Amino acid sequence: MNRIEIRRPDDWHLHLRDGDMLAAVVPATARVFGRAIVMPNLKPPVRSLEDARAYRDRILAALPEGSSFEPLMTLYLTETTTPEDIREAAESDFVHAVKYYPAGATTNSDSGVRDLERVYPVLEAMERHGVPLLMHGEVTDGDIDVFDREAVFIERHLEKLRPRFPELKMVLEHATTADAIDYVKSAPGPIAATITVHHLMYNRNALFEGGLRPHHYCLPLIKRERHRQALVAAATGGNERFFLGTDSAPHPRHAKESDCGCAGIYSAPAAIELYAEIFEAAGALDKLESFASLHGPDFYGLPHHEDRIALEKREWTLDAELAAGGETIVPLRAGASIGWQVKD
Ligand SMILES: NC(=O)N[C@@H](CC(=O)O)C(=O)O
Ligand SMILES: [Zn+2]
Ligand SMILES: [Zn+2]
Repeated sequence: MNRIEIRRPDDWHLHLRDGDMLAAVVPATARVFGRAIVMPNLKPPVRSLEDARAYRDRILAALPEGSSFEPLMTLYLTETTTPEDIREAAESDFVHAVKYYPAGATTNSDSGVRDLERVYPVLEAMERHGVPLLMHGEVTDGDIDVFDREAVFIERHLEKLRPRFPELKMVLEHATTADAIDYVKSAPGPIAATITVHHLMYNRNALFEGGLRPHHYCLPLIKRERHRQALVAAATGGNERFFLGTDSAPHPRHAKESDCGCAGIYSAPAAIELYAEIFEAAGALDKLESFASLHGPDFYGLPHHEDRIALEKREWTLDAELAAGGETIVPLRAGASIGWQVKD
């Protein structure tokens, strides 16, 4: 197959940042994706309906002229979030979910939750109002190996939360392990997982290929090959519980290439093209549309897009770095060739 058409896709996990960085990165997503779930881990985080409204306005103002891209906003769950915050958010037409970060787990997560039981009243309100809980599913305990953080989160927390809030919509964000895939496939109640393109492309050798590779460092970490294969099977398998979420997370080059480098991979400039490569290699290009364009809206209760995009099998080379305000960002597959291209 040299050309495919799919309904316009959405990105169900995206970091757009703010200010100059926002202006630099939002066009890459808006060129292809119709909507995106925008993560709230700004500094300070997006906690209230008013924060979300103001951030949404800044995103809309940064969009290229004529773009119909729709940012779907999220609130950052803290131990001071109230059931009233949830009711307000549910009544708005632009907040679509609440994001749980364990305190200290990832970039800008200091305000995250330390004790899940303290937010149970908020989770009850979310369950009642139909607001999905999006989870950065990792524990942060110092005695747990960093490669096991997701599996232990599932065992210690998710397996308790799922039956405690049977109607709560849950998304295990950026699933990275076979454990996550198995759990999400068989768990009762409304649950799904997003899968990034970098976790489909690489196993953990990519972190150390010929030397330390900061541009392959993200959280949750990329895992062993058997986990990558489980993710590919899930993404390409047609199961409605799995859908596209890039977790595109730009950081300036100097913040990644540092003695304490930031976690996050900037994949937006070639995201759908790289997913197409993976689906092609798996012999499953016919499943790309359901993963990228149908399962996500179905889970969130939103309509499918009516228009389509076309992808053609044609080599092109992504820039080695991209300008962002006064900074540069190194995207995923920087300076390398990509096998599929979106036709304008
Ligand atoms: N994925 C990452 O490695 N980083 C994300 C945060 C996150 O999604 O955990 C970021 O905001 O930079
Ligand atoms: Zn995360
Ligand atoms: Zn993320």
